[in-house]
Amino acid sequence: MTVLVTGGAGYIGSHAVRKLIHNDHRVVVVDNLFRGHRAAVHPDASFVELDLAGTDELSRIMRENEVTAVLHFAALAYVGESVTSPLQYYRNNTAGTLSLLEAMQAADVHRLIFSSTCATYGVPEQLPLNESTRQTPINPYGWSKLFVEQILKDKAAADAEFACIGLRYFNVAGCADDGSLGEDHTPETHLMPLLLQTALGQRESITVFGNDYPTPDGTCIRDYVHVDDLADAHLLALQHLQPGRADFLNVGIGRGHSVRETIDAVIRVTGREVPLEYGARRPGDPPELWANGDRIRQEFGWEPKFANLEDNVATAWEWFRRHPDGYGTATP
Ligand SMILES: NC(=O)c1ccc[n+]([C@@H]2O[C@H](COP(=O)([O-])OP(=O)(O)OC[C@H]3O[C@@H](n4cnc5c(N)ncnc54)[C@H](O)[C@@H]3O)[C@@H](O)[C@H]2O)c1
Ligand SMILES: O=c1ccn([C@@H]2O[C@H](COP(=O)(O)OP(=O)(O)O[C@H]3O[C@H](CO)[C@H](O)[C@H](O)[C@H]3O)[C@@H](O)[C@H]2O)c(=O)[nH]1
Repeated sequence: MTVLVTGGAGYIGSHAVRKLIHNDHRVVVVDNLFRGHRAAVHPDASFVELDLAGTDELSRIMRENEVTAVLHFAALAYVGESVTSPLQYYRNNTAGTLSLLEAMQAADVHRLIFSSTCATYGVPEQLPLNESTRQTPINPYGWSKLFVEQILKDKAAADAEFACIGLRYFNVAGCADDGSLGEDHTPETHLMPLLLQTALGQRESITVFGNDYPTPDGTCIRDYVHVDDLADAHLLALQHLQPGRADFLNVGIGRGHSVRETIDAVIRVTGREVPLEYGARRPGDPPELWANGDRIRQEFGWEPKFANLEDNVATAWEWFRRHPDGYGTATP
């Protein structure tokens, strides 16, 4: 298969590219490098620096490379930023995906795996979240992805050849198990990398956003899925596409950990101090999100290898320790 990977220079996309290459697929990465790194792209993949808005160029790349499927990771993905810059999120994530779909149509490419998110659920009515839990996002990031889900359903209803699976990731964490790839965002807003940078002494302390939530220790609860397990889910999804259908599946380990528990796991794995202070709640944060992941297990046979939070943290610690400046430098 020749797979076009949008956002393949980013955190999750680069891990998926590596898996695709290891499974003998040809890969073309398209990324505008706004938040990605050229150094994160596997050397055996082709790379084109391009924005999703370039419909005609995208279509030409698909035709020239005889692309058979698209993995679509490219998006802006910070909840807080989406609250302050909503138009940027709708333009990039929603309109950007429309452009990609038009390019696929023009190039006769019908197979798509889309990166959706548990942020489409908002504050859930029930836990764990299953795929039919009502989706009412509480921030523009979640809406920008939910609008795309609707577009994909409408496209599949209108086009008997179009085959799509949207994976609703929970919180993605960890780094490649061989230390070859990591997580390097500027700015960094995600809990796990911030904790590891604090353990390294690069940050003075971590601010816990709220300890007055209705959870056992008052801090938010999330479901941390390992990036390599998530990459496996994409390869399985490619094998389960069905023409005329757009299906949506949760990808999480099915267990929640509070921010406080996550900090403790980082302290245990690193053996370092992680000074913390409690701050205000962050706008757009639901108190508790964790998955019912039965469908992906039953339908794809997907099983996470990193169901234990400390094992997950250990892979990330390995990369952060060896790459204190991210993709900028490496120490042996
Ligand atoms: N990280 C998570 O916990 C998480 C959870 C749920 C869903 N997701 C989704 O997974 C996908 C990947 O997330 P990530 O954490 O790897 O983010 P990331 O920022 O590391 O990667 C996104 C990549 O897309 C590129 N990009 C963004 N907009 C683009 C555009 N218009 N044209 C071309 N390239 C563009 C960026 O340069 C970057 O390399 C996103 O769609 C995100 O919404 C992430
Ligand atoms: O400095 C920090 C950073 C985060 N947090 C807390 O840690 C938890 C995790 O926060 P992240 O920013 O790491 O991730 P989110 O929970 O905001 O994840 C959301 O954004 C992701 C993309 O960035 C995914 O789309 C995911 O599905 C969506 O729920 C949240 O409770 C947050 O309040 C802190 O307490 N302090």
